[in-house]
Amino acid sequence: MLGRVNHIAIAVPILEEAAAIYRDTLGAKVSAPQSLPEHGVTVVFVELPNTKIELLEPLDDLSPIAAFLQRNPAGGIHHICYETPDINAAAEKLQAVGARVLGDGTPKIGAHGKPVLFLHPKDFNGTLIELEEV
Ligand SMILES: CC[C@H](C(=O)O)C(=O)SCCNC(=O)CCNC(=O)[C@H](O)C(C)(C)COP(=O)(O)OP(=O)(O)OC[C@H]1O[C@@H](n2cnc3c(N)ncnc32)[C@H](O)[C@@H]1OP(=O)(O)O
Ligand SMILES: [Co+2]
Repeated sequence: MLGRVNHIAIAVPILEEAAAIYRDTLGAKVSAPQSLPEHGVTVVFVELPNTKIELLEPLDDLSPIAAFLQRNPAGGIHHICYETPDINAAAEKLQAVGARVLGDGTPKIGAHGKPVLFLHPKDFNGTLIELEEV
């Protein structure tokens, strides 16, 4: 079911400040911001040799990451995204063993234009997991 780590996401209060740390202090290549209204966030990707860091800022108070940032005002690691070859088969298999697929259980299109799903953190050692079909 699981392929490569596609990205590790960090929720941040101010995206431009966080992007500048990775670009200027850490010398990394950082993409331009992408607003994703259907996901309630604006994101940038930090390109690394073996994976990416996704920096996430809430679009508004209704964002799914708003409560996370209220709990963690300075920001923090938000989710891990694993690649999977067949996201619907993965969802079916996970639901069959009682794992919670968030939302209505059908994949949405993520920041890379690929289908994504999220799995409840309480079912995976307190870690929010995103699956991206690649
Ligand atoms: C898809 C576009 C882009 C991409 O990569 O392509 C993205 O990644 S967009 C990312 C933003 N979208 C999402 O995160 C969608 C999925 N997330 C959610 O639906 C919510 O964030 C949810 C349900 C995971 C958490 O909702 P909320 O923060 O409102 O809190 P709850 O009270 O419902 O939380 C229940 C329980 O889980 C703990 N929690 C919450 N978030 C996380 C987290 N990121 N990591 C670990 N644990 C988390 C929270 O503390 C609660 O625990 P409790 O012990 O009951 O207090
Ligand atoms: Co993500």
